[in-house]
Amino acid sequence: MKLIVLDRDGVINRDSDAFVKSVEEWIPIPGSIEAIAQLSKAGWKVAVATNQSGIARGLFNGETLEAMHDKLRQLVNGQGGRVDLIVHCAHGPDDGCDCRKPSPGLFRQIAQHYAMNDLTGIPVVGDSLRDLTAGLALGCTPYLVKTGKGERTLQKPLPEGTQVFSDLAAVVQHLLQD
Ligand SMILES: O=P(O)(O)OC[C@@H](O)[C@H]1O[C@@H](OP(=O)(O)O)[C@@H](O)[C@@H](O)[C@@H]1O
Ligand SMILES: [Mg+2]
Ligand SMILES: [Zn+2]
Repeated sequence: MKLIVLDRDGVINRDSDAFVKSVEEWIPIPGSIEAIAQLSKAGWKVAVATNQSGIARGLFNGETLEAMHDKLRQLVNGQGGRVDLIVHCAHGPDDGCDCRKPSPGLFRQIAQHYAMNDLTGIPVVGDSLRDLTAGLALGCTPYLVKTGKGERTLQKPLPEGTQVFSDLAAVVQHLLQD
């Protein structure tokens, strides 16, 4: 199955060290909406897996998060594409859940949604090490982008086989060239 798993903040939209707390603060990274639409028009299923500890921290609520995701879906639909699935972890760092990346829970949810035992060979695109670690636990192929926290992540040792691209649009261009 042509399936890809995207991190959200710092890959699809601008990230902020102060968290992305509202629809107004949710601003697409140039080229990302078009890249997602291009993938889905080429027959790919696009899933998003995102940590949203801002909910546990009381910075925003589930309704606001859903409004951000409606904005994402509408923008992609407007380009003729579709975001197929969005899963998120609303917990905080001390909640001990299994879905906060780098834990694999969100990726297990994605595999289950598509009736797959694992995600072997499925690209995971992130700006943080934890995005790649979580995906690798289910067999994903790791891609790091330099947007968001990507430049900082590049300063650390990367999982073997990680491919680095400037942004999501460059990853998509690479994936669609084959
Ligand atoms: O990149 P994804 O997973 O889509 O979302 C990351 C966000 O939930 C936030 O995650 C926080 O990490 P902590 O939750 O405080 O460790 C911080 O890194 C924030 O800057 C960032 O906006
Ligand atoms: Mg991120
Ligand atoms: Zn969680």
